[in-house]
Amino acid sequence: MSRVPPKWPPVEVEHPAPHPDAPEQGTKLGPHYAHCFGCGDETEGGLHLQTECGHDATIIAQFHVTDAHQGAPGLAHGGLLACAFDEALGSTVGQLLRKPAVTGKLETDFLRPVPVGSTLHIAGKLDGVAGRKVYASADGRLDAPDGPIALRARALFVIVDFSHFTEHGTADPRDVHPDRDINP
Ligand SMILES: CCCCC/C=C\C/C=C\C/C=C\C/C=C\CCCC(=O)SCCNC(=O)CCNC(=O)[C@H](O)C(C)(C)COP(=O)(O)OP(=O)(O)OC[C@H]1O[C@@H](n2cnc3c(N)ncnc32)[C@H](O)[C@@H]1OP(=O)(O)O
Repeated sequence: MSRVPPKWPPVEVEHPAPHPDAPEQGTKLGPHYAHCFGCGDETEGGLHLQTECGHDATIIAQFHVTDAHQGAPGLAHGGLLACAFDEALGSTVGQLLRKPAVTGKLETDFLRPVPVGSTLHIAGKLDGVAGRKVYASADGRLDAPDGPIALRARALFVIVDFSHFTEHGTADPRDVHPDRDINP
């Protein structure tokens, strides 16, 4: 099987300049929603991703793999690893562009097994914008920011109105305000 990835981004894109209000390098980013499975601090068994702003318009996320995240004995579940990338890439898009967006497509290459007890260092970046479509990608390295790459992911996010979360979910319209730092 060829591992040559298809053209990325798949369409002509504009260079995505970070929003002037995007957080500065080194800023620690708390959960965007306390009950988010990816980053929330009120989700028992969640991924509890810790994110911060990296250099050169990147978002850095750390995912510590515990027994709760196993697929095979002692190894992380692939779907949860994909979830960690969804979260890290969603944060990359939301934090750098300061617009609410949802995942339209997520592709993940699993290159190495990820053992329980390891920490995945995920670095997400914006690759291009075409209208409401935002393309982003990330590498996940084992146990150090310069460790071996265990996963790679590419995603399409689609910018949505805040009403997406009130009409389709249970977000309270009173909490959904453009001045608030939320992506429910
Ligand atoms: C101060 C302001 C602050 C603002 C907020 C700021 C910050 C927030 C901060 C941080 C956020 C932090 C973290 C976020 C963390 C995690 C993120 C997790 C995200 C998720 O986990 S979220 C759940 C899973 N996600 C869904 O639940 C989506 C379900 N889905 C839909 O809701 C619709 O499907 C939707 C909306 C995607 C599109 O629907 P729609 O009707 O609006 O638009 P449409 O269909 O026209 O698509 C528009 C263009 O995208 C192309 N397109 C769409 N999908 C495609 C695909 N799969 N492949 C190829 N192209 C695709 C079309 O082809 C078209 O392209 P074109 O424009 O070229 O025609």
